[in-house]
Amino acid sequence: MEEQGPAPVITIKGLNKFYDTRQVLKDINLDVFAGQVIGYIGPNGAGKSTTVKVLTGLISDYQGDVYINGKLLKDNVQEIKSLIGYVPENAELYDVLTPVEYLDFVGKLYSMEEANILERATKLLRAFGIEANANQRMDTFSKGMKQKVLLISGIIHNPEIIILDEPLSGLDANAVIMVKELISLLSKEGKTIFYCSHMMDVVEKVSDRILLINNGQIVADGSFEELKQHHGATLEKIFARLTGKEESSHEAEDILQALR
Ligand SMILES: Nc1ncnc2c1ncn2[C@@H]1O[C@H](COP(=O)(O)OP(=O)(O)OP(=O)(O)O)[C@@H](O)[C@H]1O
Repeated sequence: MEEQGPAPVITIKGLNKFYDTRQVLKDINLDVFAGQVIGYIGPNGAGKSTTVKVLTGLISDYQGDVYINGKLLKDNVQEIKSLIGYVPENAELYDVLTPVEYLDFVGKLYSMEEANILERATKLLRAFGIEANANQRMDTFSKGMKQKVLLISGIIHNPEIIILDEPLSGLDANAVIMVKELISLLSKEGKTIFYCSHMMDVVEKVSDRILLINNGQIVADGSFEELKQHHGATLEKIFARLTGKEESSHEAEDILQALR
């Protein structure tokens, strides 16, 4: 009998998405396996956030099928949402709350027990170095401090799949290192990470598989080593080549000319 490989954690089949008449995702097909760290990259407007919103159940008017742990997302949205931790791009926190109040609110949305929420929130706030601000209103927080609370809110329920949309924006260099380490430790524990970013150096280091989307289509899929063999020496170069922007220096010159 032929040996069966592990079942994918995420399967996307024939995904198409239109906003009005404009198609922004074009026939996306994908299998993602447990423990993989997927770096999802692409130019502004390529369709990264839209893909992520489909995966997290925030968008449901798409064509095609998405399965999480073998279950059809459309028919099991509530159950599947508890398996996923999502840190959106540009999220709004309820910043009149303190981190402890906010995390308590989020934990309850995931049906966590009160004592468990508080214990985890305390540990995570300490790990992210903001325990001293645990009971301070977040409208006094810097961008990076808010981003840390958002990251904590995405993992507090210990989800199997963690979807991060540009999670490093506003974080200082130490916090970036910490999040990179965290991603690799979580994947070693078998968590699946789906990570959208424009920070090529970080994606290059943390991802074991990189997906490049351009104009709604996946145009490259492989490890950094594999992409390097076919398309260029650095992820920046690979990105530029496959998205048709190798001449970006001219754009900067054009802008300068326009100012003259
Ligand atoms: N709610 C919406 N209504 C109409 N069009 C939308 C909507 N959200 C996104 N779009 C369009 O869909 C396309 C894909 O957007 P998306 O936000 O998925 O891109 P992205 O790859 O995440 O971009 P970025 O890197 O800038 O965050 C863009 O052209 C965008 O203008």
